[in-house]
Amino acid sequence: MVTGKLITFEGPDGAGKTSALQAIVAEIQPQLGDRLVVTREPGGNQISEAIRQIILDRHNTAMDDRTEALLYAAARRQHIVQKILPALQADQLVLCDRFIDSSIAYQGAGRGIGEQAVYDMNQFATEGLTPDLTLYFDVDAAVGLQRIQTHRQNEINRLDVEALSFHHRVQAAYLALLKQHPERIKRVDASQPLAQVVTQSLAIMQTQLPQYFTTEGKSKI
Ligand SMILES: Nc1ncnc2c1ncn2[C@@H]1O[C@H](COP(=O)(O)OP(=O)(O)OP(=O)(O)O)[C@@H](O)[C@H]1O
Ligand SMILES: Cc1cn([C@H]2C[C@H](O)[C@@H](COP(=O)(O)O)O2)c(=O)[nH]c1=O
Repeated sequence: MVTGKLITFEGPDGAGKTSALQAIVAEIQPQLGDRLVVTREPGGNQISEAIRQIILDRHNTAMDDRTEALLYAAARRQHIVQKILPALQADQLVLCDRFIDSSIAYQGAGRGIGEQAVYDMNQFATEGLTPDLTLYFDVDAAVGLQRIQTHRQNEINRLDVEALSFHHRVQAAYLALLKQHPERIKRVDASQPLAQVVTQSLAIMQTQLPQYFTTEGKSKI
């Protein structure tokens, strides 16, 4: 039986998801302890991290768009089976940096494969597993890329170097998902300073999953 909850962090490159996630974990880890699982996509286990290396390697310029979509889905499948599902079955709270919405936005819209086609293909990988809550870190694609250029030059990957038009298609697809799934996907204003982004994210988590938090935003467990 699945009793745990899955929260995913989504947004354009450089939106600040990883920075916010780290700060959120520092805030809630003391109370949640072993009940908190923090992970990322593509990755989260040895096989999926190996697939990540292949996908993000800037030398792999010959990679076909559908091959890329399939590799993300394969990494996701292994991640779900090996890490996410066992954690949810053990009643843990899973925080995941990116999930299926990234595939819909990047491969579906960015690459132009089609959002529905990528969603359908991912159903084979996820068997319908859907996040309980998704935080969408909303920042203009150009601002996100500028942050990466300025602060993270050594970690620029094969997707980061795509044209701005690619990243604008990704952003537009995310905004469409936000409209389509208002009950699941909640907007965080990621143009704010990081401390405010973290405060807003914690407030949303507290409202949407109150069972994990006291009224002060601290975890109950
Ligand atoms: N709110 C913010 N304001 C300004 N800069 C920020 C903010 N949040 C993060 N940054 C900086 O922007 C850069 C990208 O942040 P981060 O790696 O957290 O983004 P990300 O959304 O995880 O990106 P990616 O998806 O590409 O990995 C980092 O150098 C980080 O220090
Ligand atoms: C899960 C997933 C990710 N991507 C892209 C988004 C990013 O550009 C990279 C991952 O790098 P990060 O620094 O860990 O954010 O991969 C994608 O295109 N499709 C996906 O399903």
